Amino acid sequence: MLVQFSKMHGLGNDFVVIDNVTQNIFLSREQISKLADRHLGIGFDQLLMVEPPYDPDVDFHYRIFNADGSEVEQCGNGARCFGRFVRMKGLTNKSEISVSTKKGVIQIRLEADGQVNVDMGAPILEPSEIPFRANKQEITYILRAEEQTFFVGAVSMGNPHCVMLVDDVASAPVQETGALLTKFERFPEGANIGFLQITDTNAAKLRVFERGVGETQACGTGACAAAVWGILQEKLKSPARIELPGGSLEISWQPGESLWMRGPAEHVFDGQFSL
Ligand SMILES: N[C@@H](CCC[C@H](N)C(=O)O)C(=O)O
Repeated sequence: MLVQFSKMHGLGNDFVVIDNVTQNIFLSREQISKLADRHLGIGFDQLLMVEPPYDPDVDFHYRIFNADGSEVEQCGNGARCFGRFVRMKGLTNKSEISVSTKKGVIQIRLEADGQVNVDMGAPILEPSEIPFRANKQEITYILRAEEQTFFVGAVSMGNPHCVMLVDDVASAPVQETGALLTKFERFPEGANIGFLQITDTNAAKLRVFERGVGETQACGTGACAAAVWGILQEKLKSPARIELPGGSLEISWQPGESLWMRGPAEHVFDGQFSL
């Protein structure tokens, strides 16, 4: 059987996108991780499955799988590529698209200048809902792991994020600390680990060690979580420009409201693989 796919990326965070509205594809965890292999497969950070809506109030359902084959709740760069994909493939002619994910509904707005703006919903700060083990909700938590102490924010954008401030993102120990904390026991479902350097009241640099992948060129939900934590600490103001290794995202958020993430989504090529 041949599976049709598109290769896309959002700021270098790359995806294989499969239309499961007109195809009927099931991939096991092992098949996904093989396809994600950059030497033996197609290579991607996440696999995105475009599915018909389960709910009449939304246009599509969206499933997201990390390179290790684990299914996740949310993906910011993926959401922008998802919006561009469904328009490009003629699955919709709308420019405002409502999509359910494993954790909630997002609204994708395709803008005339080619940028994609996504209403990612309100960030989740209640520890048990992130999920994060803590006695009470705080802006900054102290984590102790392998005799090291970290001062971190814990934020869910549907998926769990742990963010810490660094003086210089270029020399931050992203691999070592990312690998140490991504499966840290206080995040029972794991976490994406962000390293944030605030450079101005409206600007910051960020690198993210993603759960189930490792460091990526960009993490959309990571940028959202980092902006939220920076704003809560009154170190950043909305709209904030978050500069990732692959490029920048604009994040707009006021406490108590929905968060908007704006940035590009690129189509690279179409292809097919056999199952
Ligand atoms: N790259 C993504 C996030 C993908 C999921 C993440 N690795 C997780 O496990 O939660 C983004 O752009 O948000």
